[in-house]
Amino acid sequence: MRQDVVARFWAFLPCAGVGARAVDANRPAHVPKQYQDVAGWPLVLHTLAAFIAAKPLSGVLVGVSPGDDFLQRYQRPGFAISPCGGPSRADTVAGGLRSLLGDSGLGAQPHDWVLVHDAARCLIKPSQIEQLMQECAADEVGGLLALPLPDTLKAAATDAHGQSRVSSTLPRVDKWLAQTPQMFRIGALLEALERCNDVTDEASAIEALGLQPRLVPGSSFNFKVTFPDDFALAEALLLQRMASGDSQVAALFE
Ligand SMILES: Nc1ccn([C@@H]2O[C@H](COP(=O)(O)OP(=O)(O)OP(=O)(O)O)[C@@H](O)[C@H]2O)c(=O)n1
Ligand SMILES: C[C@](O)(CO)[C@H](O)COP(=O)(O)O
Repeated sequence: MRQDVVARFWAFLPCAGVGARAVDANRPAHVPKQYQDVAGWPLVLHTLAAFIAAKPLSGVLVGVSPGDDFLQRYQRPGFAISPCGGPSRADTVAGGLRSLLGDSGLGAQPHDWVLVHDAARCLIKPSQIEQLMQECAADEVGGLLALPLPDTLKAAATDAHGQSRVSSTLPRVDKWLAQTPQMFRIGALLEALERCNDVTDEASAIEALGLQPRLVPGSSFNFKVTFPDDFALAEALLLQRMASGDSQVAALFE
């Protein structure tokens, strides 16, 4: 791998999920969560705005499902779209990395860094993206934003009546909650995902190679919109940021 050449930084946002766990009676089930309105804008535009504002990213690629043209109307310099969505998040990410290196035309190289970030984590701030780049750029492996586990951790089993019951309490002292962005060399991450595709985040694929990604403390505000209640919390926080001028979304997409 050509690590002697100055590496650039790219972002890839997997945006091809259906958001099944976010559906309830108050929301249109046919609109994936990343396109639902949050604080006046489709959720993913808040995420994109933070990445477009982050320095020194060379470009942002968004991976959508084949045939999904939702984002076309928001095309701006600084981001490109790839129809690389696959059946799982790991498939979408692997397709996005191939696109970054090839048909996106962005000209990324295998030794460049990629920051993979869930489209559904719309509270990420440019400063947190920049902090991850600063802390991991000199690291041999790469790393991810994560949070030390704040609560007591229970393992569950289902009883004879179908109820969940505690089967044990696990030590939490060494446990962290993985967030995104997760930052690795593009070539190394693609190779890792091609070897090990049954993973729910990029770090797991890198770990399967025997490597130890760096854990960089993130923020509890950087949660993933997953369940119906998460929309209200994300909206309240984003409205507060927009009112205090701490959001780029309107300036970029109006
Ligand atoms: N095949 C998939 C599945 C997920 N994602 C993206 O990966 C991110 C994190 O995934 P998650 O929160 O699990 O999203 P969904 O898969 O849409 O949610 P659910 O599991 O509730 O359906 C989201 O931005 C989602 O759009 C993707 O690009 N391709
Ligand atoms: C990548 C991730 O957000 C880290 O916490 C998470 O693993 C995504 O999982 P999901 O199953 O796609 O929600």
